[in-house]
Amino acid sequence: MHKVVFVTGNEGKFAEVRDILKTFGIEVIQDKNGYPELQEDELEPIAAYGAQYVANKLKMPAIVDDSGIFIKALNGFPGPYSRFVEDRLGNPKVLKLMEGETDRTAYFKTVIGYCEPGKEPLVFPGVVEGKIAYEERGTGGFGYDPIFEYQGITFGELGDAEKNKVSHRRRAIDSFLEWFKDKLEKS
Ligand SMILES: O=c1[nH]c(=O)c2ncn([C@@H]3O[C@H](COP(=O)(O)OP(=O)(O)OP(=O)(O)O)[C@@H](O)[C@H]3O)c2[nH]1
Ligand SMILES: [Mg+2]
Repeated sequence: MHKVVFVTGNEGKFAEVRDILKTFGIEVIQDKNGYPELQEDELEPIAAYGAQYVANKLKMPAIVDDSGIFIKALNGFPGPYSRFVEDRLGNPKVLKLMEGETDRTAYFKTVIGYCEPGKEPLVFPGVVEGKIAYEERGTGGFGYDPIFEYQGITFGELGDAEKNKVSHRRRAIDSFLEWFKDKLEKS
């Protein structure tokens, strides 16, 4: 079985990536030691730098996942600052910021960064479009899931298996696998 190290402190991300890659015969090992996260307006350079850093540190191929929620009425906020905003404000205060906003359009984005020691990093983005709900709904998932509606149902209501079929993270992993499968076939 193929093994990949995934550097993340986020158990929700880890469980999703582990479950998705398991169905493709890839075992995911969590490393919780973190990496320096650049402060950038885009997720791609953060994931690229992080993947390169961890691959060289661990001396083995590794992936990282940098994600965020981008809310149109807030000009893309919190985007790359989603972790900070989750910790400092949380969903109730994000909903307060959205009071009176009729355009609820938002998207979730994940960028998977992959790198091998001594090589250049690769990035694989995935996006899912949805809407910011008017209240938190559902207890599944993590983070912003209870306020993110996909086709009228929040990710918190959807359940892990269903979220993993349509999520930003699933789409990023699919794009990573599209590239990675050639490697698997050769090894
Ligand atoms: O509702 C959600 N559904 C998701 O599918 C999802 N994926 C990420 N997030 C949140 O967005 C921020 C990313 O920050 P982030 O990429 O730096 O991750 P993190 O700091 O939690 O872990 P690490 O991987 O960096 O160790 C964090 O607040 C995450 O909780 C999500 N929220
Ligand atoms: Mg982080």
